[in-house]
Order: sequence, then C-alpha cells, then structure tokens
Amino acid sequence: MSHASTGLFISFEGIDGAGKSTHIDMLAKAFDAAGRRVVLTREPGGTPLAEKLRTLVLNDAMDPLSESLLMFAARRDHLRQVIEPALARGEVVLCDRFTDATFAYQGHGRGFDLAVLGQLERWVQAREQGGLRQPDLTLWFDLPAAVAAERLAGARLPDRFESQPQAFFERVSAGYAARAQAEPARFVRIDANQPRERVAAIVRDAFQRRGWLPPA
Ligand SMILES: Nc1ncnc2c1ncn2[C@@H]1O[C@H](COP(=O)(O)OP(=O)(O)O)[C@@H](O)[C@H]1O
Ligand SMILES: Cc1cn([C@H]2C[C@H](O)[C@@H](COP(=O)(O)OP(=O)(O)O)O2)c(=O)[nH]c1=O
Repeated sequence: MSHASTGLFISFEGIDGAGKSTHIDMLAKAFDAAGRRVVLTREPGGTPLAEKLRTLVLNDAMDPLSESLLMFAARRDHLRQVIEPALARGEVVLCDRFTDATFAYQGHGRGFDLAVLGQLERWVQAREQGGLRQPDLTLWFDLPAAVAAERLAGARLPDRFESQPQAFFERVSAGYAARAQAEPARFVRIDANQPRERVAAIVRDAFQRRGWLPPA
C-alpha cells in the first residue's frame, strides 16, 4: 500500500538513553531518499511557545499536575501549529516523544492520576472531524534502565528527568508496556539492547513491511 499522498505521524518512545535520537535521524534520511517531505520534531517542544514550556518543565521543580498541564499545553500548540498542518500536506512527521511519554513519565513515573491524563488527552487531541489524533505508529525502544544509565553516563548533562534514580525509569518502562498492551496495533516494541545496526534494521523493517518505505 502506498501512502505517498497521505501524511504519516510517527512517534518515538522509550526511557532516556534508549537510542531514539540515533534512529530518528536514520529514518529521516530514509524517507527523504524515498522522496517524502519529513518534519523532524520533538516533545515537549516543536514550536516557539512549546520550546519555552519545555525549558520550564525540564528545569523548574513543580508538582505532577502542573507538569502534566504544561506537557499538554505544549502538545496542543505543537499539534495546531506543526503536526496537523504537516499531515494535511501529506508529509511524514517524525516526533521524538508524544502522549505516551506523559502517561509513562507523569503517570507511572511520578504516580499521577492516569484518568486525569486520559481526560487531558481527549481534550488536547480531539479532531475537528471527530475522534482523537494519535500517531499512526509508535516505536517503543525498550531498554533495561541499568543499560540506559550506562549509555548516558558521560554522554550528556542530565536534565530534571534524566537525573532520576533507576527505579523511576523502571516505572516509566512499565508505563510504556501498559500503553503498548492497550494499543498493540499502534505500537512496535523494539528490543533496544542490541548493536545499533541491528536496531536500525528492525526499525527499517517496521516501515518496509507497512509499505511506508521501499524495500532495501
Ligand atoms: N544500540 C546502541 N548500543 C550502544 N549505544 C547506543 C546504541 N544506540 C544509541 N547508543 C548511544 O547511547 C546514547 C543514548 O542514545 P540516544 O539516541 O541519545 O537516546 P535517546 O534519544 O533515546 O535518549 C548515545 O550516546 C548513543 O550514541
Ligand atoms: C513528552 C514528554 C517528555 N517527558 C520527559 C522525558 C525526557 O526526560 C524529557 C525530554 O525528552 P527528550 O526530548 O527525549 O530529551 P533528550 O532530547 O534530552 O533525550 O521530557 C515527560 O516527562 N513527559 C512528556 O510528556
């Protein structure tokens, strides 16, 4: 099936250090080579307002409700300014994190009320034509928290989430597992505890088998 004229919304999830950034860049090049226009973006962020909110939420201490509201405020702006217009133009949107991250980090990691997050999701992602905007596909890079911590050690300065203890990331991983179990058709779980080239091949295959990238 060809999706050349249909927008594609792909999100990338996993605990910090799981390898998302590494493979988003690879995929962007693959879509570009296939003649698709690609929008590379991230959450929280992706618009001038949402990037300001990102700076606040990643650096200032706050309670989990404030944190969740800021994540969804940033998401609302990002959807309206960037994601929906790009999808309407038939482009490929590659988004480093989306709502599953809020359920995993604020919900499971910080212990915030999942029902409230569900309500925010329904408000923020409601589409004019009805239904909810969700990614067409979510790649979940699953990596044990201890391995992610090893990879990140020395790689970059930790932000407010990256400096959390391992137990926090174990809860975040359980949160991703729960989201994946609830929506198996949207999720692809990738065993990220393998060499880069192996992970890259699995990622590419997920797109080729859907006809979204040409065979190698
Ligand atoms: N398969 C892999 N094996 C070993 N190290 C990796 C692998 N994939 C990525 N890395 C390294 O691990 C670190 C975290 O990767 P990154 O892509 O930044 O993760 P994320 O974007 O999910 O936080 C980087 O230093 C990266 O080079
Ligand atoms: C989108 C999102 C991110 N986060 C957190 C996860 C990350 O620790 C942090 C920033 O994500 P990310 O962009 O992956 O950071 P980096 O580029 O440094 O890898 O924000 C939430 O807690 N909730 C959310 O809804």
